[in-house]
This record gives sequence, structure tokens and C-alpha cells, in this order.
Amino acid sequence: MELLNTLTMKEARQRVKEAFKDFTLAPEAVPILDALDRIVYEDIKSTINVPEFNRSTVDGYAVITKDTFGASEGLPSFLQMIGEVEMGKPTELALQPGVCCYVPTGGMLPKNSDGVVMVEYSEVLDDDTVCIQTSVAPKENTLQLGEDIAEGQVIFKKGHKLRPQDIGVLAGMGIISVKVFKKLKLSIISTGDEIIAPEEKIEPGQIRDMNTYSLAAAAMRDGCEIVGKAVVKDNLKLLQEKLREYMEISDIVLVSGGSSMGTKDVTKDAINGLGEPGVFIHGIAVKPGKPTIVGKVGGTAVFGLPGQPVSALVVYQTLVGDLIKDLYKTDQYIPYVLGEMAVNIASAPGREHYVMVNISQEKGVRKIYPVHGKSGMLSMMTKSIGYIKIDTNQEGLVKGQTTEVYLF
Ligand SMILES: Nc1nc2c(c(=O)[nH]1)N[C@H]1C(S)=C(S)[C@@H](COP(=O)(O)OP(=O)(O)OC[C@H]3O[C@@H](n4cnc5c(N)ncnc54)[C@H](O)[C@@H]3O)O[C@H]1N2
Ligand code: MOO
Repeated sequence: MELLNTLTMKEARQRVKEAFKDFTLAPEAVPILDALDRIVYEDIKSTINVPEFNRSTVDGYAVITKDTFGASEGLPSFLQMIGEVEMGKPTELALQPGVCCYVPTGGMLPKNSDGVVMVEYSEVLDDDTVCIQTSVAPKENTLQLGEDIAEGQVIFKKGHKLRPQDIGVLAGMGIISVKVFKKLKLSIISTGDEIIAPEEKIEPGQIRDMNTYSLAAAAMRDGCEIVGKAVVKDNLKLLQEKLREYMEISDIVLVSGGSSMGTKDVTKDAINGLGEPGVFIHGIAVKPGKPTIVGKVGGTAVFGLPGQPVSALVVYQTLVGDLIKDLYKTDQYIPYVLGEMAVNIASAPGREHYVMVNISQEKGVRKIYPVHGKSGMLSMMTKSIGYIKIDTNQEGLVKGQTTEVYLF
């Protein structure tokens, strides 16, 4: 009798990480507007100061702040106005004690000025005199040279995933093209005599292919380029042919279905027949997703994901997604929120158990409710906001227990 040799998810992740530790991914330069969600290839240092000059953050009067100390509406300071700074232009103006000049928001501070009084706290008495009705502290209402980004500062580390604010900062530093990791190339083979493409007419006993699409979408969201997708019958030769073709063009191949112990479950043999080292994991102590297969042929990672649609996507998220982050040398952080269990939940003994959940806000408390269903019901995931994890050694979770909800 052949039983699945089950590792913990933690052990499986470590083995996968170890197996692909020498993997390298080349860089490419892309225009910053195409760089959203891409992963920075090497540390990026700023070659300039942002801002490149001391500037005002309000419309008002540039002053030497000492001249305003103690000023108030009842006891104002009177300063001599020596001119106006023009927006977008350098200024030759220089302040001496007792003088000020007008500066617009974003305008350059004149020499010797270390703060700005907002116009609301001033009154123009005549062409030469302004009455200052408040005191400002040094640097108040200003952005100093290099205060946003200092020259030489590492602003993005290797492995950082670029977000909209990052794209703006690159533009602010005058960088219009950025070196990022090339996209990982990933392909998907859905196996099963019963599987048909979504656009085909369905016959009794057949099932429309969901896994190719959910897995492709998940991989695209993780920054992969989908270079191949196909449905293949449960046939060793056909699967091997397709695998060979896709391994040539991919860094990662996902095979959905055929991972279990049935006579037609040929994924493991197909991978092993293609080269060394072959399958190094078959079976992980998780629910759902126990029959998962992981192999390596040449430099390509091949995952045999369980055919059940929920199992396939959960294993993708907990294992494949983890490898992808690792290959991109990016942060392993999965966003989660904390909530309180609304009910007791029993767990699968001896397995790390992933339970789909929803959150309801009740009297200011985030209550977590399980979404029930079987691993063949993908809508269970569409009805859920995320999942909770019950550790192998935990018997379950009790009502009121604070729990992390990992968000989809
Ligand atoms: N004797 C045993 N039987 C099973 C075990 C076991 O340990 N011993 N494990 C069960 C578990 S758990 C799972 S999960 C499944 C995994 O089976 P396979 O990976 O071999 O997947 P299939 O049998 O091919 O398919 C399972 C199920 O999912 C449907 N499916 C498959 N591909 C797709 C697709 N692309 N889109 C939508 N639906 C798909 C398929 O029609 C089946 O209904 O094995 C258990 N059995
Ligand atoms: O554990 Mo299997 O992966 O449900 O459904």
C-alpha cells in the first residue's frame, strides 16, 4: 500500500526554498509607468535631494523666525517687506533681521529665511510693512533641502514591490526607467478526461475548466507572465509531451489534477519521467490540499496541485505564491486583519487546516464566521473575504478567540 508521505507546510516550504535557492532571474529596464507592482532588482539610491531647494509649504511671508517669537494678534511684530518670490524661479532675495518677503506655496525661500508665516496671520499695513500676528518655529511651514529624500539615501531596496507612491517618488528623483526583475514565466496544464474549456458545449459528466483561470489570475497578480495554458487528458504520454513543451519556456509549471492515488493520477510519473531530480514532495499535511506534488526538472519548478478547485487555489496561495516571492527576493508578508471567532470551529487532526471565512462588524468588533463548503465548491472562496489557519497541533478554535484572517 502506498500512502502519501506528509510533510508539514512549513517543512514543504523549506524544501521548496532549498531546491530553488540557486535560481536566478535576470533584470530588465522598464519605463516607470509600466513598473507598477514590479519587483526592484537592485537597491535604488537617490542621486539628488528632494526638494532640491528649501521651499515654503504655505502662501505667506518668509521670515527669520526669531523675528516672530512672542508675536500675537494683540502684540504683533512689524516687519519690512522687501519683495516677492516668484513661483518656479530662483530668488536673489536675502533676509536681514527685521525684514520679510512674500512667498507662494512651493516657492523658494530667500536666503537666511528659516520659516514662513501664513497670510492668515498677517496684515499688510502699507507697501513696505507687514504686521505678523503669530510666532513660527524654525522650519515651520517649510520643506527643507533633502527633507523628503536625501541625496545618497537608499530609497528602495532590492525586492521591493513598486506601488503608486513609489512610482511618483521615482519621477520626483528624475528616474524615468527602472531596473526590475523580469517576470517569472509560468504555465498551467489542467488534466482530466472530464475537463472542457469554458466556451465549449458541456456534455453529461463533463466539467468546465476553472483551475486554469483561477490559477492564471492568481499568478498574474503575483507578477508572473502566463506563457502557456492547456487542458490535457489523463494520459501519461500526452501529459509528458505538454510538460516537456512548457518546461522549455517556463520557470514554473502548474499541473492541476491527477495528484492523488487513482489509476489515472499520472502527474507524479509524468514529472519523474522527464528528468532529475524529479518529484521531491508528494503529500503535505494540510486541509485542503493533502495530495500536493512538487518536483524539479532541470531548473523548472513543477507543482502538481490537487484538482479540487478550492484545494488547487489554496495550495497555490500557501505554497506556490511563497516560492514566487522567494524567487523575486521580495517580502513574505501576507496581509491579514485580526478578528474574534464568532463560533467554535473544529479542525482536521494532524493537518494544518485552512478555513474560508467572512467578517461581520458587530458593535465595533470584527467577528469571524466560517464559510462552509467542500473543496469542490469554488464559490466557497468567492463568498469569503479570506481564510484562517488552524495549526496542526490545535484542536480547533473557540468562540471569542482572537484570530488572524489572511485576506484574498
Ligand atoms: N484514495 C484517495 N482518494 C483521494 C485522496 C486520497 O488521499 N486518497 N485525496 C482526495 C483529495 S483530498 C483530493 S483534493 C483529490 C485530488 O485529486 P486529483 O488531484 O487527482 O484531482 P482530480 O481527481 O483530477 O480532480 C478532483 C476533482 O476536481 C475536479 N477538477 C479537476 N480539474 C479541474 C479544473 N481544471 N477545473 C474544475 N474542476 C476540476 C475534478 O473534476 C474532480 O471532481 O483526490 C481525493 N481522492
Ligand atoms: O484535501 Mo483535498 O485537497 O480536499 O480536497
